[in-house]
Amino acid sequence: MMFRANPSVDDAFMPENPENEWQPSPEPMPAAERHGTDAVLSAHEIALIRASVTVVAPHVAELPAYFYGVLFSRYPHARDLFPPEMDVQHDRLVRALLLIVDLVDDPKHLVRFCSDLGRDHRKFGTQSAHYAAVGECLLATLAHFAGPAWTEDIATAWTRAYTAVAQAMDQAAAADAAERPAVWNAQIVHHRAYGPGLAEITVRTDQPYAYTGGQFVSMETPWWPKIWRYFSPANAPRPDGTITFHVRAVPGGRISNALVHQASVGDVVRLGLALGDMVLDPTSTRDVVCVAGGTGIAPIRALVEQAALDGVQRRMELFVGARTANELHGLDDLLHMSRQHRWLNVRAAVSDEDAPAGSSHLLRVLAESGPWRHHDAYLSGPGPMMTAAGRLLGRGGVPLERFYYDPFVQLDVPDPGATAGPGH
Ligand SMILES: NC(=O)C1=CN([C@@H]2O[C@H](COP(=O)(O)OP(=O)(O)OC[C@H]3O[C@@H](n4cnc5c(N)ncnc54)[C@H](O)[C@@H]3O)[C@@H](O)[C@H]2O)C=CC1
Repeated sequence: MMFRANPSVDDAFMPENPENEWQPSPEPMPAAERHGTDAVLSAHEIALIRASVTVVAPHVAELPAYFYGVLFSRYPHARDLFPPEMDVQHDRLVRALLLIVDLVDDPKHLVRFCSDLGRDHRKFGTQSAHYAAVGECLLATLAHFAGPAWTEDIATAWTRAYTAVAQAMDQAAAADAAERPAVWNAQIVHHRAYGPGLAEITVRTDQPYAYTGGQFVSMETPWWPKIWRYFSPANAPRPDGTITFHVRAVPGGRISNALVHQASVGDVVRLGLALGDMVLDPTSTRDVVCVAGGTGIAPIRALVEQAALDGVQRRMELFVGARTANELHGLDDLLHMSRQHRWLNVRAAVSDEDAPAGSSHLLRVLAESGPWRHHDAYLSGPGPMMTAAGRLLGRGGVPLERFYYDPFVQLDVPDPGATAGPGH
């Protein structure tokens, strides 16, 4: 999922990531209207929920351990659903709590978020009965830390909010289960290092795997069971069903290091369903500017392939950056495609080595090009790069609702009306 104008539902994924890997979505909980039913929270209930979060905020560091302590003591079997190491899980819970405060008055995005979250939770083995247990323990946790500030009205507001979320998740998961598996086994058919700590990994799934170029996929490895990370396919769906990923082994990153240094052809990973909205909007006819850095080139490359497959004729301007020329992985394919398709133009920049003639810093090239004010903008790469590119394009006149990016970064795009200058 990506964000557009609003702090979308996708904020619940990991916006900050200590491992610099993509991580699974957190537990649900925001308040939302149910699918066409009566569970809209009142303004008073929203205020109560937000006030209660303010009260528990000083205890935010202790909250996850308490919650899971309650959950595992009341429902010991729930422990089997989680990985042995609970550190990631702790982060997810806190983030989800903070998310509630942001999104509690945005039913449209919340329903969508909950539905995606419910579908995505199928890979954890989540069952309907688990939702009630989690809700009960969540409320017990909030009540514990709120102390005397916890009232019956607050408990009612949280119960209604949580019930709505759980129902939306559960309904979406049930509908999804009727259509496809919860997980796909995917055998590694190709594994190639293309730089220090970098690998291109191609898998083939045991059953057809539907996705659109630009989306991301959660992956579990045999070395770290129950820990899932997100990676983006670097290709649009292929006739032979193979999917290629670009992985950088980051310091302390368990999954990324296993994938780069341990995995080999024949190993089997598991994939959850594809998620994300960083796909070409079929209703838009605007030209497209894409900025990609490092392994973030993967979904952009897939997006371009998808456009070619679908016969999209919108002009696409790609700006691709990496530390070294070697790490501009996939650039050759993109350049090849740009020779085949008149609508595609690719510019590359290298930041950490003597740049080949014509190259320079990615964002300088972007700034010198344009204007971009009539384009849709797709960003993928390290957070600071995306933030800088977002600011640059925002100042150049691209409004926030025309930015497409995965939900791991918060963009801070300036108001184009206030700052747009001629030519940008
Ligand atoms: N592996 C995957 O499937 C995907 C990964 N990502 C994300 O992409 C990122 C890629 O990380 P790395 O490969 O380590 O990238 P990196 O750290 O090697 O950076 C790549 C390039 O981005 C540009 N850049 C970096 N910081 C910048 C800044 N502050 N201002 C302007 N330009 C800047 C530079 O050209 C740099 O060489 C990670 O955060 C990852 O989560 C995103 C989508 C898919």
